[in-house]
Amino acid sequence: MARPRTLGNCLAPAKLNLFLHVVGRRADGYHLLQSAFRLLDWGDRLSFSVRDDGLVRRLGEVSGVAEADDLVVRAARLLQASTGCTLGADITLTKHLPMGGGLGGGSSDAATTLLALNHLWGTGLGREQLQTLGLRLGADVPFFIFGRDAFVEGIGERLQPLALPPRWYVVLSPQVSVPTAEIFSSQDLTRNTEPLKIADFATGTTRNDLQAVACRRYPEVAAAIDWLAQHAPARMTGSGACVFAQVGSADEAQRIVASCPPQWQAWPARSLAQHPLAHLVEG
Ligand SMILES: C[C@@](CO)(OP(=O)(O)O)[C@H](O)COP(=O)(O)OP(=O)(O)OC[C@H]1O[C@@H](n2ccc(N)nc2=O)[C@H](O)[C@@H]1O
Ligand SMILES: Nc1ncnc2c1ncn2[C@@H]1O[C@H](COP(=O)(O)OP(=O)(O)O)[C@@H](O)[C@H]1O
Repeated sequence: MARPRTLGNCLAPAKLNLFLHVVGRRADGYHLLQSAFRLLDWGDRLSFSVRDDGLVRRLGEVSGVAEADDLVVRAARLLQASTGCTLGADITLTKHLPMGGGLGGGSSDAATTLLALNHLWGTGLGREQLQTLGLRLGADVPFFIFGRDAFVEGIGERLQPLALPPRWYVVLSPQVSVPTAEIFSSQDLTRNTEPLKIADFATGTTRNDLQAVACRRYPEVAAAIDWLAQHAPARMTGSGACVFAQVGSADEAQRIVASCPPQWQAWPARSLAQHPLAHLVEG
């Protein structure tokens, strides 16, 4: 059967870090983490069309990201370079996720690109090979290729599946950008949280170790947590700036979103059991 030449309207889902502990530091300065990553059913959208001339093009503008720097373009070129593939692609990216929000948008866009083009180009990499390649683009990319909720360790490369019940969330963007590097380089960051065992994750006390630093430097993040906490326990995801709360139903999520102060943006989101492109790769 002829290989398809297009894939349209592919989801690049957001993620939440249900908790995030900093448990140490590598010799190169990168921090060793433990985290529960959860996929959401909401995210960016991408479409792909194969080109025979080998060019990789992003069609349309993405505010603040030059074409050559875009993680979707970098992901496509990395896949070409590492497999010797001579095909190219036109890629349309429609952003819905706030950038630098701790929702993993750029990493998820890269993962969706690797999954889609590995299929369309017939480059035949397995899931673990794609995860290893993805790590070169960003620490969260392997998780999105893994494609299901995970207990994540190292800087993002050690993944174990987590079985979590379906849930509704409210995600709130305080409309500030929190640079990941600034939070990790803070003198005040807790870097020695006692490592958890995966079995203790559900029963133990967890937090986001980056939250205290982000709240001190960006009071808008603290204000967003305080506002959301009136409705349900609220926490920051990743290095911020977005915050989230688990709620009981779609209706409750909608009610909270509808009452969000006008200076912020909020969305209802549901957990997602599996990445919609997970079936495209073996392993
Ligand atoms: C904190 C997390 C958790 O999901 O998420 P986000 O908030 O970005 O979604 C990630 O580990 C973010 O990883 P990644 O997306 O690769 O981080 P980058 O923006 O490349 O990191 C910017 C800088 O932060 C520092 N950094 C990053 C990750 C890490 N584990 N230790 C670090 O010390 C490094 O100095 C790095 O150069
Ligand atoms: N396709 C993309 N989408 C979002 N950000 C991108 C993309 N390509 C490159 N970037 C760069 O990556 C940075 C981090 O983006 P993002 O992944 O949204 O943050 P986070 O990991 O905090 O959710 C952005 O500020 C932007 O400069």
